[in-house]
Amino acid sequence: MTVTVTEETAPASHYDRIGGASAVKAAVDLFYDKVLVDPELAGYFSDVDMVGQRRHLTLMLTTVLGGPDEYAGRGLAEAHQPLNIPVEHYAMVGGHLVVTLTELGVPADILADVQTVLGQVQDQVVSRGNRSGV
Ligand code: HEM
Repeated sequence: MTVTVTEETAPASHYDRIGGASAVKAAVDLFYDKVLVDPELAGYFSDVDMVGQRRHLTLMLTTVLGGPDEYAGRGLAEAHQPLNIPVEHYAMVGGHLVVTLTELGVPADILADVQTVLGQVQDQVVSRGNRSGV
């Protein structure tokens, strides 16, 4: 028997399960309101234009949800090491993301995977000089 992988049989990515691009856009709006009004975090984005800010949050969400990898810009380390981000600020952004997704009713298994990805990319984003134990 030949098994054909179709949209029905292929496991849906988290990105698809939460509703794809339109759901990510809704999540970005909510996430934006949290990150950019957080006095500890807003400063990172003060010199970044509005379009750049939304683009950042969309890329971040798409990455952690395993969405389509259409990004062809700078690598995560290259983009973030000059920003000197301490681990505490990384954790705060991750916290805002998890709260955003929880408020939008994203299922627990997806949230668990989001937290795994946040752990995996942390070393690229957090400043090499700010890592505990390094
Ligand atoms: C999972 C974690 C993260 C991912 C996947 C991510 C993704 C990205 C990407 C792909 C870029 C490059 C954009 C470009 O070159 O055009 C970028 C830039 C940037 N990131 Fe992140 N980021 C993460 C965490 C953070 C955190 C924790 C902060 C601040 C506390 C931050 C602040 C910035 C800023 C200020 C820029 C430059 C913005 C711009 O030029 O658009 N990022 N990020």
